[in-house]
Amino acid sequence: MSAELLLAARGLTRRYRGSAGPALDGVDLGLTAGQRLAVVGESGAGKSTLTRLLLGLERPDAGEVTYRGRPVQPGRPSALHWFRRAVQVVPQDPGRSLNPRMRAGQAVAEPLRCLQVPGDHRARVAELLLAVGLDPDAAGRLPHEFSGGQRQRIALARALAPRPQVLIADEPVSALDAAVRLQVVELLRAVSDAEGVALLVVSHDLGVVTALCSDVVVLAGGRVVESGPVTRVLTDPASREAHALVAAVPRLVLT
Ligand SMILES: Nc1ncnc2c1ncn2[C@@H]1O[C@H](COP(=O)(O)OP(=O)(O)OP(=O)(O)O)[C@@H](O)[C@H]1O
Repeated sequence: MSAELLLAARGLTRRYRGSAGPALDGVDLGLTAGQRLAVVGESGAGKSTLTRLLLGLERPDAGEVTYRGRPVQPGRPSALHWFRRAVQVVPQDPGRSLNPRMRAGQAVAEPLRCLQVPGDHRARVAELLLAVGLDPDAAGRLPHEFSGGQRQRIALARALAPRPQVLIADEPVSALDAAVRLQVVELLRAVSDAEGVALLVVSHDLGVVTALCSDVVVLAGGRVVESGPVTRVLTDPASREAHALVAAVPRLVLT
């Protein structure tokens, strides 16, 4: 039996005023339950535009995003509560995304409150802090009292709070020191396994892509130029663009 299709894009096209060509041009993409899919491409390929459209933060000029077949249309925030419960974001830089005056426990509880998730929020926060490897007393501390890697753990706990089925992570470890990148990648993989959460990961770092994802989509000039299993695309790329990305990382170790 094939896995259920969760998040899907059909013919996504986005043109910005004043730009010579479209930032995205007819992109099709599907993320199934529990799948870990990477989106790669050189700078300007359209990766961030694609994530904004997939998150319902921007309206496409053509095409549509659906979640379990239901259209995701930007509009009033409350009209998208159903979608925000199902699809959450892991930020690029938790140093910037976390409110400096909000204690970690409040930050993790905030999506539960805003999305009106029923249940004991205090207990859920304690459970989440434990799941991401933080001490229970972390709840009472402010963001500046944590290291960068610990802040990314808080951001991950916050994203996991409403029990989403999909996490979208745009460069989730690029703001971290090399030493903690691997730990956060391992944690993302572990929580995705443990909770059965699908991941859509945008990354320049093919090491991160290899460690985290099973499938990859290569974007170039706003189009999908190649897609397939990570092990195949990164060892035997069919497109010129994927070849160029792999050639730029001469000592990539594939596992
Ligand atoms: N708000 C905007 N207004 C105008 N042009 C934009 C806007 N956002 C993106 N673009 C343009 O759309 C194209 C795709 O940009 P996008 O940021 O999606 O690429 P990217 O692959 O995420 O790049 P990077 O890896 O550098 O973040 C680029 O040509 C960019 O200049």
